[in-house]
Amino acid sequence: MEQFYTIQGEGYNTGRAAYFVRLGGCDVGCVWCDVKESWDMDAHPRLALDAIVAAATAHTGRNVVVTGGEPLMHNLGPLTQALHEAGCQNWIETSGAYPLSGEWDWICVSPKKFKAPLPSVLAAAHELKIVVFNKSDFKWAEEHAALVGPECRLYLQPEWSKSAQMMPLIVDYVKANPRWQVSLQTHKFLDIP
Ligand SMILES: C[S@@+](CC[C@H](N)C(=O)[O-])C[C@H]1O[C@@H](n2cnc3c(N)ncnc32)[C@H](O)[C@@H]1O
Ligand SMILES: Nc1nc2[nH]cc(C(=O)O)c2c(=O)[nH]1
Ligand code: SF4
Ligand SMILES: [Mg+2]
Repeated sequence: MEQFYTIQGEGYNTGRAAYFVRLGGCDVGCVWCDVKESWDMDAHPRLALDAIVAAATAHTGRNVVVTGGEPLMHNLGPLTQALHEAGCQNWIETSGAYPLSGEWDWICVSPKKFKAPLPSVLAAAHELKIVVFNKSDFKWAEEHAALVGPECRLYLQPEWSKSAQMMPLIVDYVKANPRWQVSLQTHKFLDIP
């Protein structure tokens, strides 16, 4: 759907330069999704693998974030293999609703109530990033934290439009439950892609 070189705004790798490859197609249906224009897979042009890899490596940085849409609706083996051969570090942003494909150096799973994540994807996560839209999401966060591995980092990220209401609750929760960390969508504050 789009590609851009920017700063990873969210989660563990916040602040690091990364080339974003946003793939079209998602049927998870989050009511608050901030890229609804990505949902229709057929609404976006198909690019050749070589062209994506060439664009991703036309910068000094070598971190590539594959996102969407829901990137795991595609077989990501060939793309990630080619990115690795070109010397890239491959990071993914996924809801976990589809089976894992591809070669990954960092897996961020952000599970959704609208379509449950697969246990196999949760087990492979380096980072669990829960979007907090209302109070019930804390209990839901703990239910998913029980399904990730012991080394997985745990993040609570306010849903953008509910940030003013949810942020005080998130702060209290992280103070009481310090294995969780706050994640903010810093690129939106910075007004960068
Ligand atoms: C647009 S999604 C694309 C990747 C994948 N479909 C997913 O949901 O993880 C990228 C990240 O943005 C988060 N996100 C989407 N809309 C958001 C919103 N309104 N507020 C906060 N985070 C949001 C998602 O939870 C996910 O972690
Ligand atoms: N800067 C920046 N960081 C991000 N981290 C995850 C994003 C996404 O939409 O997947 C995203 C994004 O869209 N922009
Ligand atoms: S899974 Fe990701 S891309 Fe799909 S609707 Fe939810 S936030 Fe948007
Ligand atoms: Mg985004």
